[in-house]
Amino acid sequence: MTRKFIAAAAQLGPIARDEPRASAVARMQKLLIEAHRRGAELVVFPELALTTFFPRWLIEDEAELDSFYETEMPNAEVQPLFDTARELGVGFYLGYAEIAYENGQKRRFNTSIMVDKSGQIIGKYRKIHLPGHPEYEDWRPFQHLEKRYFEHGNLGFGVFDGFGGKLGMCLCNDRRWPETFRVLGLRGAELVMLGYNTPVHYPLAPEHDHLQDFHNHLSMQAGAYANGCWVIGTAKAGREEGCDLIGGTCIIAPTGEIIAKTQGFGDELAMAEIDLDRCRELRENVFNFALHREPDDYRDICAG
Ligand SMILES: CSCC[C@@H](NC(N)=O)C(=O)O
Repeated sequence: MTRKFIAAAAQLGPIARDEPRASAVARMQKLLIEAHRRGAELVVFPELALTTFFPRWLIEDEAELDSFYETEMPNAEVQPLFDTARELGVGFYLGYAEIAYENGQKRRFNTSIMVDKSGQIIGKYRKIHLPGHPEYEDWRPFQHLEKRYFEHGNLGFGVFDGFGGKLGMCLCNDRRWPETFRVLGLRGAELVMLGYNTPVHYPLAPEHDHLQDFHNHLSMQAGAYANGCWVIGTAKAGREEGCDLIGGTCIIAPTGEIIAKTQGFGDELAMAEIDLDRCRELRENVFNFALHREPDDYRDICAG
C-alpha cells in the first residue's frame, strides 16, 4: 500500500487584535481550497491560528482574555472551516487557545488538533514547553505571557493513527527541545506537525535576533533527521500589531532536508508530497532505535 499524499503548510500573515474569527477562518478556507486544488490531502495551519498572538499584552479583564479562547471545537465560528475541509476531503492541523472545564476547574491551554478527511477530530495536543514569563515586565517592548495565560499541557506527546501512518503534534517552542521529537519518534511518529508564532526580536538575547530563522530551521531539521520523521512547520508571520514574526514555513523530509518553503510573510502555501515510507531510510539505518540507542546512558535527561 502506498503511503504517499500531498501536504500543505498553510502560513498565515498577521492577524489583527480586532480581526474577527470569521475573517481568520475565511482566510484559512481560501488557503485550504487552493491547497486542495493543488492536490493536498492534509493542511497544517499555525499556532493560535484563530486570533492575534495575544500573549504579547497584559490583559487583566477576564472577559476580554476569554474572548481569545475557544470553549468548544468546532464552534459556530470555526465550523465553516470544518465544513469546507470535509466537503473537499482534506484533513488539517489547527492551533488555538482552549478553555476547558476539568474537575470543576476552568483551565487554559495552548492547543492543537488533528482533523481527518471526514472532519473528525482524531488527535489533540496541549503545549508542554510554554515560553515567556508569568508577570508583566515593563522593560520589554512587548510581553510574552504564555506562562500566565496557559497551563502546562496535560495530554503528553500523543501519536495518532491517520493518513495511513502515525502522526504527532507539537507547538512552537516545543520544537526547540530535542526531547519533543525524540518522545514522538519513540512512539513511532512518522510525521510531526507544528505551528509557531516566533518574534524576530528576543528581548532576553537581542544579539540572537539575526539567528531566529536559522534556529527555527535548525531545530526542526534536527528533529526530523534524528528521528527519521517528516516535519511540517507553519508560521504565523509578518508584522502583527507592530511585532515582527518570522516566516520560514516549511516541509522537511526525514533526511532533514527542507523540500518546500514559503517565500514571504503573508498567507501562503508550501506544498510537497509526503512519502511516509521514506522514514525507513533513517529508522532502519543510522537511527534504528532498537539497534543503536543507549538509554542506560541517557538517564540524566529524565531527572527532574
Ligand atoms: C524563546 S521564546 C521565543 C518565542 C516562542 N514562541 C512561542 N509561541 O512559543 C518560540 O519558541 O518561537
